[in-house]
Amino acid sequence: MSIVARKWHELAEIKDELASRDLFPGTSGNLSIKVCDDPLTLLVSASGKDKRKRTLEDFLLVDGEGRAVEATALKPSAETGIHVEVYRKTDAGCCLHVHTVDNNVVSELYADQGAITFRNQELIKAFGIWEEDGEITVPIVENFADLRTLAKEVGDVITPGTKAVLIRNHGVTVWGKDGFEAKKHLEAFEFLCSYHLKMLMLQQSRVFSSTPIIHV
Ligand SMILES: CSC[C@@H](O)[C@@H](O)C(=O)COP(=O)(O)O
Ligand SMILES: [Zn+2]
Repeated sequence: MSIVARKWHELAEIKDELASRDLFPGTSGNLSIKVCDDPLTLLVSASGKDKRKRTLEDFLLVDGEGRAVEATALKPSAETGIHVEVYRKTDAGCCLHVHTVDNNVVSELYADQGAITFRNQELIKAFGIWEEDGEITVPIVENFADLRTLAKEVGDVITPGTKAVLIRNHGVTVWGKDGFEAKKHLEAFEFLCSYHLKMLMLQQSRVFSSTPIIHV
């Protein structure tokens, strides 16, 4: 099996699994996997597809400028530029983008602070953070309509420790060294968002008045 066929299969499996959990509502979301470092080449999802279906037109090969490598009628994801930024700035091998209600609400709540920090949660270890008081900070950028600007903004907030970037009222882009790690990071991130919001709601409603306040 060629490397492209292997990577295609890996990405298709991830897409199927995330789709089965309804993580691509309304054709939102996109995925990519790196095929070659030099020159940068990736398989990225085609734009506007129903990601619950598996077809031969789900992905296409693009270069480090986000342009199709081979002649095709397919359009790369509108957010391919974000994926390219991630591969340029990190050692990522796979990059996933999903819109969920939880990640959108968190992005809106913390947008003015420019980031959210999660603490006191076992699942922080899923990001390879094993310290006693480990924490993870996820930057939040504005949702620029101009996708070049958006891609640049995402690239600009990526530092060596960054594992994900939230886009305000849009979604999260998260990555890992391979598909397994990218999916692990995505699942852990969504868990942290969900826990955080539930805790905030309980604190607000005073149902759980002894709950220690979440410090962000
Ligand atoms: C159809 S709503 C979502 C899109 O605007 C976009 O944010 C998205 O995630 C999917 O775009 P796509 O071009 O299909 O990869
Ligand atoms: Zn999106």
